[in-house]
Amino acid sequence: MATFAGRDLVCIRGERLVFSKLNFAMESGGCLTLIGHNGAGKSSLLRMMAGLLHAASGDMLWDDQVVSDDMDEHRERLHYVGHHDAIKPVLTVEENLKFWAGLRSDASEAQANFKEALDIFSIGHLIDVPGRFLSAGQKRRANLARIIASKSPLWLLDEPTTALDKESIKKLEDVIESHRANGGMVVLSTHSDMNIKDQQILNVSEFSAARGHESASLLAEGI
Ligand SMILES: Nc1ncnc2c1ncn2[C@@H]1O[C@H](COP(=O)(O)OP(=O)(O)OP(=O)(O)O)[C@@H](O)[C@H]1O
Repeated sequence: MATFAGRDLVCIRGERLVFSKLNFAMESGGCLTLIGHNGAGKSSLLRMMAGLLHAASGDMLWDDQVVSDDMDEHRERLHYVGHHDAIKPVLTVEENLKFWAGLRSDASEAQANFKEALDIFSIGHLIDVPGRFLSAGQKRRANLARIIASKSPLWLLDEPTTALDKESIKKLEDVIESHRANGGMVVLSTHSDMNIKDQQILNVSEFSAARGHESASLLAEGI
């Protein structure tokens, strides 16, 4: 059973204190859903979890080990799907997904994962289409298909339902449920209700600083 936790996390962006003393804890099979007002820091927290943004202070822990001690190992265990599509515009859907599928698997496993990703997100008919010609929703589906094409225990999904139709949202919910049933963890941010069982809700607004003036003093304290 793996565990993932954040301890007293402080986020400063630009000169502004976004949130402070934020804690979370989850384990294999868990889903942590981030909610909060625009600008509360949901995307920032996900980027921190992905190792793309440094915490001004505090630690993140995987199995009680500080993740920043070995960021390469941490990145190996996660998939981050952010606002910006990772789909390469000049590559076809097939080339994009095969790239991801080949990253962490041998050839036969990669081929099976690639097929599974196409099926689950219903993008088999788009395999020859270059990324630049996909609609917003198709691009989102192809981007989410990465989480199936290349297996990893921790999924970090920033507003994953954006641009998805109802059917695709249902598929995503099913994929999340089966990932969790296999011991995976999911952290996602959302402004809309998703049908997810036994989720932990973290309201980032509760840690956010409508106290922008505090950032200067925190910086002065070396945080
Ligand atoms: N690159 C950046 N440089 C400086 N400040 C930033 C940067 N990116 C975000 N911010 C600020 O950090 C704060 C938190 O932004 P973030 O995107 O994490 O919020 P959010 O909760 O995800 O918002 P939303 O619900 O609108 O997506 C905001 O005040 C935003 O203006």
